[in-house]
Amino acid sequence: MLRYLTAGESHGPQLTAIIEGLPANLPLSIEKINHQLWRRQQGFGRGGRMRIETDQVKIGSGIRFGETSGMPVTLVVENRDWKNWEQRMAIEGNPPDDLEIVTKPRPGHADLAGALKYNQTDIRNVLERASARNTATLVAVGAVARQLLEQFQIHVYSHIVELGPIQVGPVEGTIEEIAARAEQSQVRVANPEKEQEIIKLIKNVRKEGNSLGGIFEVVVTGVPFGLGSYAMPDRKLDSRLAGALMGIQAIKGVEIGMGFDAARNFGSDVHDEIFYSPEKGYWRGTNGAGGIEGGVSNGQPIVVRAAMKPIPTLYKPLRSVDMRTKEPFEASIERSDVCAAPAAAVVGEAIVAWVIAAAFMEKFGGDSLQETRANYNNFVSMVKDR
Ligand SMILES: Cc1cc2nc3c(=O)[nH]c(=O)nc-3n(C[C@H](O)[C@H](O)[C@H](O)COP(=O)(O)O)c2cc1C
Ligand SMILES: C=C(O[C@@H]1CC(C(=O)O)=C[C@@H](OP(=O)(O)O)[C@H]1O)C(=O)O
Repeated sequence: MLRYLTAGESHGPQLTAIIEGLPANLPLSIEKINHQLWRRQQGFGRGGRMRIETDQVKIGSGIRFGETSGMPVTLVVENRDWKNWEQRMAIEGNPPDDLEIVTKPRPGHADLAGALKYNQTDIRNVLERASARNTATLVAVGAVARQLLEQFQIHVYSHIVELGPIQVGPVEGTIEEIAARAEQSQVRVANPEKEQEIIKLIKNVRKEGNSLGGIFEVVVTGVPFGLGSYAMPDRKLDSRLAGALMGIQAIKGVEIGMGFDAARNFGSDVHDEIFYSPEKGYWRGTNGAGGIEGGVSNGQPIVVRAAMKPIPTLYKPLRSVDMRTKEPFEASIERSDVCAAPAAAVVGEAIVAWVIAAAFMEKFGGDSLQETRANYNNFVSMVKDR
């Protein structure tokens, strides 16, 4: 079983992840993990914190001479901002005399619900972990999962399909071409005509002190038949993908394939007819199902979309109530992202890669990459002529 845990606060010394259940002898490149961390920090609309951080992973265990040993892998990403917070976020000792505690909950954040749930008078103890800073660890974990998937020619891509009120519209080309254009874009859109329009919108929204969300699409190619199961709801690949994507900060909706649009169309326009040819095996002319039927991967690309709400911290303050005085106040802030949907798309890719890798290991198992590959090859040849 492939599993992971993460720990770490936004302004603490470091973020940590432990992955357990990777097969032995899997080549793992730190450079590839760092590349994914870099991608997550990009995107027009991010705030001052991104100018402080340059995320790099440190491996603490489970890898020797560039390959996994089959033992738990520890990943650490240090917070550069920690040096500015050492007093206020000290692990030991007493709080400094001049410590300003946070008593003003921000609408759209975990602040109020978290302070009441964990009985905290200083909301900092809530926001530090609720912050999307820990999406850096998710991306590091996903970057490891991707390297396992790449061994089996499974690839994960993303692009932005809507940003605030702007629809990117139909995009031309293969999945790989669309992804390559998104990769070049400052806002991860595959349609270059829309890029400038979106950047202008983000600039205006920033000027107005407001914020934006967006919708991104993640596509996975090369997924074999048979990941996930209809045996139980929690084993369905679609339920696992939706749950994992909803676990990313600010994600409020997930669609698989046609998603909500399936409900607006006739059955004949939604379901993907089945064809067979000796060269291609079973094939489909459409992919309304987004590569999953009955909670099981059906050999088509997996297509999922996730909706991110606008960033909740606004320069134009929203009304709230001080938890100490119960007096109303209007929040003032020092820095925030205005739009982080392009970054969220990279986090989405990571978490999707993780779910696919976990389902892959569940199906094929194996304690070494060689054993996993033998099991995979065996299944592929078993279903080839069926
Ligand atoms: C990549 C990324 C960056 C984010 N940056 C900010 C930010 O700078 N300011 C902010 O208020 N919220 C930011 N958020 C959103 C909040 O973390 C999130 O809305 C909050 O933790 C509440 O969680 P919920 O929206 O899932 O309910 C970001 C989210 C993501 C995915
Ligand atoms: C640090 C990251 O994102 C942060 C997520 C975040 C939030 O409230 O979720 C608030 C901001 O941090 P700060 O409060 O330090 O300015 C973002 O920069 C990151 O993505 O690495």
